[in-house]
Amino acid sequence: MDKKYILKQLDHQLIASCQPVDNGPMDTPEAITRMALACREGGAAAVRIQGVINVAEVAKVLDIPVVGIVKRDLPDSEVRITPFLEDVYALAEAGAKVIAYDATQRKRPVATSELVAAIHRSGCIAMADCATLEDGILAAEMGVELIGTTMSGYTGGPVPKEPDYQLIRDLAERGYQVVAEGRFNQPELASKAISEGAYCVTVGSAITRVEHICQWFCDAIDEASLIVEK
Ligand SMILES: CC(=O)N[C@H](C=O)[C@@H](O)[C@H](O)[C@H](O)COP(=O)(O)O
Repeated sequence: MDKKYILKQLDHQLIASCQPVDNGPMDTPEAITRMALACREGGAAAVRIQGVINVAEVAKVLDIPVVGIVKRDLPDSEVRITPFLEDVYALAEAGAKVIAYDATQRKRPVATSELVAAIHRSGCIAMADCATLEDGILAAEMGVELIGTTMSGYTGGPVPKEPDYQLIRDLAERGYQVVAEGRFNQPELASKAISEGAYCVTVGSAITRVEHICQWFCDAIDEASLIVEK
């Protein structure tokens, strides 16, 4: 599969992020593989998978591209998504076609330019998980093919409820292939992302984090109960 073909496959499509709640009941390679297969059945054009073992398991059985990441908790950096060159090489070896990395300009162990070069050397497409327009511009200047809004709202302060449509618009205006990602918890929010210029949309929690979805319903019911009981 060449890069152009893979990028074309993502054009105005859904990427399903299959990242269960850490250490929860669904956090096994088998459950993640089944989620990925189910998402494919539902029409997802690609899946986003965390962890080298999970990527290898999913890539073995799935005929759509895998966006691979490795998440790490580092002692001296807030950067979590694919911080090391070894992560890039291991993801490529495991079968990821796209490799996403944290593209924020925070203190980090390896420069983003080195990560991008390693992703491209491995024959993969790079995806920059950005928080700001500046992150996106920097990544695009490095030749990164997919510019994601993934980190918007997650680099300090309270996490907003809504997705960041302004960032989608700002990035799309520059002609970038924008992956709208982060808090697209309803189909209408995802379709608005496309209307605002996104190339494709990644949805995670609302599709594959059962605990979160369940909690949303429980909270809504609790709220209604308080009103009814008044
Ligand atoms: C900020 C960060 O670390 N985001 C992570 C990136 O892989 C995941 O935890 C998110 O689930 C993913 O981006 C999809 O977003 P949402 O689950 O909101 O649909």
